[in-house]
Amino acid sequence: MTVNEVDLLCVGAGGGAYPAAFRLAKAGKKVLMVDPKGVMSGNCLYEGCVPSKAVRETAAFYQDAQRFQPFGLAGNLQVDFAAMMQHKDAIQERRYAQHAAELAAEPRIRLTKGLARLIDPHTVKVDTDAGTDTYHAQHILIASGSDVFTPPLPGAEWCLTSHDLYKPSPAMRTFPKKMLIIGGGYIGLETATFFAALGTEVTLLQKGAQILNGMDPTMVNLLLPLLPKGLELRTNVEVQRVEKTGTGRRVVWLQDGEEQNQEVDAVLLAVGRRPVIPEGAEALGIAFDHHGIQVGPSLQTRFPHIYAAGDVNGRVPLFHAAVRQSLVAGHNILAGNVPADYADFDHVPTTVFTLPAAAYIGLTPAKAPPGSLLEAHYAFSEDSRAQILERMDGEIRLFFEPGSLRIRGAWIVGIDAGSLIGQVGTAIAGGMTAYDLARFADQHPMSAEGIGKAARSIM
Ligand SMILES: Cc1cc2nc3c(=O)[nH]c(=O)nc-3n(C[C@H](O)[C@H](O)[C@H](O)COP(=O)(O)OP(=O)(O)OC[C@H]3O[C@@H](n4cnc5c(N)ncnc54)[C@H](O)[C@@H]3O)c2cc1C
Ligand SMILES: NC(=O)c1ccc[n+]([C@@H]2O[C@H](COP(=O)([O-])OP(=O)(O)OC[C@H]3O[C@@H](n4cnc5c(N)ncnc54)[C@H](O)[C@@H]3O)[C@@H](O)[C@H]2O)c1
Repeated sequence: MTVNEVDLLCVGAGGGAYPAAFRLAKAGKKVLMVDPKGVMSGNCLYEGCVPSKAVRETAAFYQDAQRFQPFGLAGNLQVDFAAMMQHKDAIQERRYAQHAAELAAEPRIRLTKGLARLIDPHTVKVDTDAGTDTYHAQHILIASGSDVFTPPLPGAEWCLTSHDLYKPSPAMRTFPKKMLIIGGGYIGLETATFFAALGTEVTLLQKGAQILNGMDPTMVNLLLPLLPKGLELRTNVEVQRVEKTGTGRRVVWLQDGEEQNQEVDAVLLAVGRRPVIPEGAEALGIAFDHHGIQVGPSLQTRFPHIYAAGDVNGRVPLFHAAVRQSLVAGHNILAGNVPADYADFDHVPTTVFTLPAAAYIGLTPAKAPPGSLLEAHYAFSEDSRAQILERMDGEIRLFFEPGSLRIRGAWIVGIDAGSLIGQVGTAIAGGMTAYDLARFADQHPMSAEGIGKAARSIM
């Protein structure tokens, strides 16, 4: 049996894996990435961030064009869903080609199409179509990500998942007139708003009392009334079953003790994701629970040379968090497995890309002791860009430590929320105060002016 030697073996080739792979390759190390997709970039490009936002932006253009009909844009726009899906597929293809070129330009990294199994703390077997290869790895980075969670719901097989909707050549090619979505988290609510904006009648069923469960309720309550018409949100629902009816689906649920049902063209099941723990991890004693592999800010497992980054550790299941964690793992490997870099799980910019979007970062009042944060507001109704766009709803809220006026967190609902929250993130990372933000005159007429204006409002 041939045993191949590598400095780093990455289980997976997504955002949790490849930044470390390239970092180590740059330092002259030999790296192997293993992924059954045989391409770089994991689920973010395959069925996550990029394809879902490709659909979002088309829906946003459609919504904007309709809103601007009284302001000089006449004509009847039609949704061509098949063409939309082709556009989504083309973006995915373009990015796969870009990633292939990046990989080809780095001879120290090899990507194998296969499934990795951990055998002992330094041995990994890789099952490929051609057989099984054995590797001795100085370091292992587990970045096997997450997968759709399917609950034991009768009729779950009649539902679509985000995988079916967003993967290349998606399962859904016909535009649904009526759609029902089970789950009011990121995927459920985002997808609900994309289809509602395109003209689908959408009903969303959420198990508990709050849509976007766990997020700041003041932010959520500001967002929900701004979502597209044609979207009905129901909370405190217990879904009983899903049935097939001719070409459609019937969903039966209980609400306030009463059985209700609805027949629709398509049902999306979006009740969460679960970590993908590679075979052999449990036998090695690598600790994990239903959130994922347990790691601290150094990303090390109980073995200092085995790391777990990205969705597989469940700490912050977002692409840019996976990228940062991957780099932290890479830096700590290069430091000899003695922690030299740490992931900050508490200050990751997060955007719910609904139409409009809601974004947040750091500490917000819902999670802080009462009275421990000083709030600053800026309403988009005052904002020149928001007025130009006829989108005056929403606001920026910044949260400061009283006394020092150091910025601790923010949330933003409305125009450009996803971009603005990153700017606040940079201010938090730089330890900036309300004074710093207030004296920086950002560009006019851009929504970023609002950050400085909010800061000035408390002076
Ligand atoms: C619909 C949807 C929309 C999303 N939108 C956003 C967004 O807008 N912004 C954002 O930040 N995040 C978004 N996310 C989350 C984002 O996709 C993930 O946080 C990100 O993909 C995590 O990267 P990762 O590398 O940890 O895992 P993944 O991207 O899941 O990659 C893990 C890879 O490991 C492979 N693998 C699994 N087991 C093995 C094994 N044993 N051997 C070898 N390979 C293995 C898998 O095939 C996969 O390719 C979205 C997710 C979904 C589903
Ligand atoms: N914009 C983004 O960054 C983005 C977008 C999409 C996905 N993601 C990532 O993907 C992950 C998974 O997203 P998701 O929306 O599947 O999960 P989620 O955990 O965000 O939300 C799932 C929701 O479903 C509800 N739920 C659970 N069981 C239910 C049931 N039986 N009936 C009705 N509702 C039920 C939960 O209460 C929860 O609100 C997210 O945690 C996030 O990390 C991020």
